[in-house]
Amino acid sequence: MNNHKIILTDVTMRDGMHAMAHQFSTDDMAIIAQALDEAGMDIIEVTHGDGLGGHSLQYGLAKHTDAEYLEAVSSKIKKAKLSVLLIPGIGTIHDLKAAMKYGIKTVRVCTHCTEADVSAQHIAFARENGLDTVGFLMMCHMISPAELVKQAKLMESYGANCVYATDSSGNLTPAGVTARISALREALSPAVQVGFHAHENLSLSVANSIAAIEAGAGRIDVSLAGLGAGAGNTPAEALVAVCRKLEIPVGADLYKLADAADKLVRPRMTHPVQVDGKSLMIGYAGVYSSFLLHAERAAARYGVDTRDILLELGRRKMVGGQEDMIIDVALDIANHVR
Ligand SMILES: C[C@H](O)CC(=O)C(=O)O
Ligand SMILES: [Mn+2]
Repeated sequence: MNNHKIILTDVTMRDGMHAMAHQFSTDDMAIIAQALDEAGMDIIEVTHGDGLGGHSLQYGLAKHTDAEYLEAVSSKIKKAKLSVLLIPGIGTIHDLKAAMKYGIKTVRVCTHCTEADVSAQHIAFARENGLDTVGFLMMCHMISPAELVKQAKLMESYGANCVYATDSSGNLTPAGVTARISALREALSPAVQVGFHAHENLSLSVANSIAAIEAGAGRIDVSLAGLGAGAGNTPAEALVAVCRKLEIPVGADLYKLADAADKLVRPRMTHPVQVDGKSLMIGYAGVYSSFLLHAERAAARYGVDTRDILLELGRRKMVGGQEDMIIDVALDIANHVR
């Protein structure tokens, strides 16, 4: 484990947007961003849940545009770095240039774990333009540590100064996290940081984040009250409390995070973000966490069980970007054609 301060990236207003069906208002974001900044959060990510350009029928319509969200939070952030997520193909370099007008300092270029090659231009552009440039390899439980290393090396070669193992479905156990993070830490240049993004679907987000830190991760994603897709992300306030117990250096203030989680985020939740029968199936079957609300809607529409849809999506190895397949699966189940 390194003794450097762990950099925390808050995703309440990005991954949390999935859980809110992308309906945070600009006022909600401004208030939460200010509280996070005052609590000493290192990096604050905003946008649609699927990143820049995510606002669409396929991924869900947001209440406001990316530009409106960025404008609302940028004046509230004094110390933290403002970050956006960009999935090449959903967002474009043009979208990134537009976001840069709002003073973003970090971009996380996000691909499925076997498709790092589609991030070459976006990562190179971000790095050339002086951004803290992070490669974000989603659904990393689907490939071995050695395969993940190959993809991470590609992102490093394009210019990423940090590469994340992203457990999008919350399917990994601590041993799986340790194997992936230590393989990345060993293979990447010491100048390139390793990060980890967890989901709570198997109730392991804090344990997995600690395993990642112990294996050499220097950046960890968190969210207030765990707000995020599926059963949510690593709760910021819980991770900071555990880090304090373990004497792992983190910058953020425990009371301020806990107050923001309790007073600002929980009251805004439209449903409890928790490990229940459905989100548990996501982790268990290895399904993309942001499929949860889409699957619930399809289940209600076609009169089938959400859990059956999720298990079938896992069996078919559907990944982010294949949201339209959720309807196909629901119809197949309804018509008994599985
Ligand atoms: C676009 C996704 O929501 C990115 C992410 O947070 C994940 O894969 O997990
Ligand atoms: Mn996520």
